[in-house]
Amino acid sequence: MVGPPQPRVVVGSPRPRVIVGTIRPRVIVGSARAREPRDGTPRPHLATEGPPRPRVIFGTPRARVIVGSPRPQVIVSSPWPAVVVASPRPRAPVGSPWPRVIVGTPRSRVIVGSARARVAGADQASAPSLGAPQGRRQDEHSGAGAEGPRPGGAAPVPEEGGRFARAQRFPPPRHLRLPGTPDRHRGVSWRHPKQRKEVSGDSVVKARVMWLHCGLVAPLRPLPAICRFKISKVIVVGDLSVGKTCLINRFCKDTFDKNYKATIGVDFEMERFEVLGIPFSLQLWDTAGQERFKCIASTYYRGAQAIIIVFNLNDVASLEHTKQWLADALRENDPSSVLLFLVGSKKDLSTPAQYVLMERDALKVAQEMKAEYWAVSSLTGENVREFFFRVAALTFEANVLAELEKSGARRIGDVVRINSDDNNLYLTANKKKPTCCP
Ligand SMILES: Nc1nc2c(ncn2[C@@H]2O[C@H](COP(=O)(O)OP(=O)(O)OP(=O)(O)O)[C@@H](O)[C@H]2O)c(=O)[nH]1
Repeated sequence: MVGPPQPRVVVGSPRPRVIVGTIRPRVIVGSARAREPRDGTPRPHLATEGPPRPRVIFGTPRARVIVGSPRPQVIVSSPWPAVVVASPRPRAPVGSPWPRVIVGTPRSRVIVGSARARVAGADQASAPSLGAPQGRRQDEHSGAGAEGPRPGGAAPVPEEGGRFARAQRFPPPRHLRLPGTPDRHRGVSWRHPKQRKEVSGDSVVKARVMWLHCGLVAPLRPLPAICRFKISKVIVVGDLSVGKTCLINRFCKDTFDKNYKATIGVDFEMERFEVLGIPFSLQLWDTAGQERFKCIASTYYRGAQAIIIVFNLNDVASLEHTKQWLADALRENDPSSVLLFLVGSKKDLSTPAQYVLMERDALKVAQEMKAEYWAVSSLTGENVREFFFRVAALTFEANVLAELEKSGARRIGDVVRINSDDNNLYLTANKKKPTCCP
């Protein structure tokens, strides 16, 4: 497919251009400029004429991500040996406060600009940090319109004492000036956790603005490690057509597609939460159930904090296969630290009697796996939100505990106060009495 670089060959008469033999051969067909030669000889037929072809094609492990459609697509494996990215290239962060990670290659890319966000326990409209429901903005890929007000978004209003409201979102101005910034911000000393040098005055305001654009809080003091933005990787595995993609789509997009479209390799969704005021994201990796894509999908198993094994409640074989899926996923992860969920899908299709029987078997399997069992229906939405909120809560907790273990600050008997601005989050059981008091 990829040969040594060769000189460009222009095939055919006047206009249609076929360029072959380069590292990334490009085929451009159907150009408006292609015309019949004047002498009436038929235009040479290009190999690409005929039925429409898939846009992105290849057979190498370097899956490409096409951005420009609402959902990034990874299209792998087609006989056509070219890679054509027909949509605009993903842009660098444009400064919107909705970070979104789009991954399709080992080199992940972060695109800021996604409009999706959720808050645990609240719908979008009532989410305190989101304002009105957000639509996909033009600036997400084009960068245009970045200065326009986000629908429903308010300008940043500092709270009393000069603190900005936590996780307040607003559109990024191109310049980092805040007209009419209250005087009390001037001279405030502030240092970002990653920033070594102290800044003050105008630069403080600018720095706050920048960090607010990133969806982060600009604190007066560095936030303790456990209060910083967190992210957890969750992989979803299971037999083909058990409903993994539908499950993720029901939760992330609140949609359901009754037509089966096989996942090729992996797909990826990101869902944002705010847990106890701390921004938290779930990376949901939807893997292909088809055997032929297993080798691609399994390369994405590593580093998962939770594994969701899905089976069809109406298909006993898919339940039996869950053990194999688990074994494969655990090969790439630490079994002692990963959270396991066994999810029976398509609950709407089983009768109560069938469900009782299946549930008994499923509970047995879940017990063997030490997994938490859930039964859901992506069609009706039953239990879907509850399930993912549970996943978010448990992964968040595991994340915080891991952070504490890492910092060495946690001791048995300590009480952890998470919803605090205090630097010292640990209420040590045997506190020293102040020496000044009797
Ligand atoms: N009735 C019903 N059908 C469902 C449900 N979930 C998924 N389906 C259907 O099952 C089929 C397969 O769903 P997918 O989500 O694409 O399956 P998948 O596990 O992602 O399949 P692969 O990508 O091949 O691994 C689709 O036709 C869905 O419409 C459900 O809860 N109820």
